[in-house]
Amino acid sequence: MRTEDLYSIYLQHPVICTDTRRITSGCLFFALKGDNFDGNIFASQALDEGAAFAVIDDPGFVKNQQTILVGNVLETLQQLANYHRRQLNIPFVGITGTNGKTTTKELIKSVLSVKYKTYATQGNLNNHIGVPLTLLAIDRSVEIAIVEMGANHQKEIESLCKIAEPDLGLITNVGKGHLEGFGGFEGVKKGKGELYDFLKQSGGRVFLNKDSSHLLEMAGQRKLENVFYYSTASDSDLKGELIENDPFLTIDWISDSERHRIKTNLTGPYNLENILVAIAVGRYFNLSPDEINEGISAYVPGNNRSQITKTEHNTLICDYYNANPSSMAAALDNFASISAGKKVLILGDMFELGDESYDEHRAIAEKALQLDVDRKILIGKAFYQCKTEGANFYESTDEALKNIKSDSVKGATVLIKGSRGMRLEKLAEVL
Ligand SMILES: CC(=O)N[C@H]1[C@@H](OP(=O)(O)OP(=O)(O)OC[C@H]2O[C@@H](n3ccc(=O)[nH]c3=O)[C@H](O)[C@@H]2O)O[C@H](CO)[C@@H](O)[C@@H]1O[C@H](C)C(=O)N[C@@H](C)C(=O)N[C@H](CCC(=O)N[C@@H](CCC[C@@H](N)C(=O)O)C(=O)O)C(=O)O
Ligand SMILES: Nc1ncnc2c1ncn2[C@@H]1O[C@H](COP(=O)(O)OP(=O)(O)OP(=O)(O)O)[C@@H](O)[C@H]1O
Ligand SMILES: C[C@@H](N)C(=O)N[C@H](C)C(=O)O
Repeated sequence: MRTEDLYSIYLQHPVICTDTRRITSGCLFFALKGDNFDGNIFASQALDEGAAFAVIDDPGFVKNQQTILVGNVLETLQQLANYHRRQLNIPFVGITGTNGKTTTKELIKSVLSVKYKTYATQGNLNNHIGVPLTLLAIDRSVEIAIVEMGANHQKEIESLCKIAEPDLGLITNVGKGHLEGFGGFEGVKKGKGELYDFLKQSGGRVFLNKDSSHLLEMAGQRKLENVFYYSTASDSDLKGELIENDPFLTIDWISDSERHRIKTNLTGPYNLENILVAIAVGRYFNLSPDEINEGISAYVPGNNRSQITKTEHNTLICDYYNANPSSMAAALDNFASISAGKKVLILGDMFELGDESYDEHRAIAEKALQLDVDRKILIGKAFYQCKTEGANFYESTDEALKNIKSDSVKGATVLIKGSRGMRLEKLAEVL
């Protein structure tokens, strides 16, 4: 079926489902293949449960007129998403980077929503499936779209850019994340730089953090011209200053020689750059300083991304949505700087670091051991290989859980950070 014809069907049924566990009546079911299942086998069930059509790529599962047979379901989904994107005459903001994509995306959404009907990626549906689903969820009432693009290997951002075709974009930062798939830090710069390549070619605007020598170098290599600079230095289009971090950030921002102050719900100086670029995008779309401040103050982080939670016994900084050497180092610096009577540090392994895993875990363990905190707990097989005096090391989260249950933590500010797969939320439940 031609993309135009499938698009006519989509316009009648503009809700996409990829999972029979979440079918909605009248949706278009796309039968994707994954690590565990071949979606084709669910096509018939999807139709029985109310899907209007099922898009499949295995002729063995054709059922009736409601099954649409294509060559490759994933590619069809991506082509349909790009076709839809091209019908939408609105600005698309693309976001990638090692750390802070989701936070930045939510901050930009919060700012732009003060003035415009804004649609942004839900959660972090940011990959080869998530980006098409994001685009196909944008309806005609939307005035600005924000698309988060994630990657763990080369050419992924290039491919997502071809689907989403952003008009403006930013790389939050480049750091030591997903080193295994990218092939080291230089590989991260190359892979994330694919967004700059796209915007250079299309003439799109780049928002660039001038404090990052890596991003400046990447922009210089590509001779980017259409750039809005933000940073903590004066020679930028937008300057930011950190006023307080106790534990929430208060910042000043200076633009057009005017100074504005905002109290935020975010902790950690690393969030300054996330906030600044949201202000920069707000300025670009002509929001007033009051509108921008309203949007920034309204954003409260969730989903264990530097989320501050008070329990009966402790104050927790829940930061176990993900972890890599760059975000770990930033979290440790922040923990060192905040004032608290008693501090407990709990770190879990960082995943997807490949050959650099041992060295990176050792470097973070050494940094942690130097911190002036009351108790240090390092968890996971990789940290365990760095076992030394000065901290408690456990091979698994369950072993650490037993220890914390028998020797409880009370009256402390506790930083808990590690990769998603470490399931550190189990510890938060007993703290
Ligand atoms: C393909 C798919 O969508 N899978 C989702 C599914 O997984 P499950 O294990 O159940 O099965 P399969 O994948 O094998 O299933 C194939 C299809 O069959 C459907 N199905 C299955 C059972 C059933 O009873 N009925 C069915 O219809 C099934 O839905 C499939 O369509 O369910 C899981 C639980 O809900 C989902 O987690 C799984 O989703 C996968 C992981 C996915 O890619 N989802 C995207 C929409 C997405 O954007 N997910 C984001 C996470 C993105 C991410 O990790 N980003 C990285 C960077 C990108 C790296 C990239 N190279 C990559 O590999 O992804 C980052 O660091 O940010 C999210 O969920 O938050
Ligand atoms: N600018 C930053 N610099 C360093 N670390 C950051 C920055 N912003 C956020 N982080 C860290 O990264 C964690 C995850 O934040 P966020 O979800 O916004 O990142 P992400 O890039 O979207 O991650 P993912 O790709 O896994 O979705 C935060 O809880 C915090 O520890
Ligand atoms: C959760 C996923 N987006 C991610 O960032 N994974 C890394 C490896 C992590 O969990 O730290």
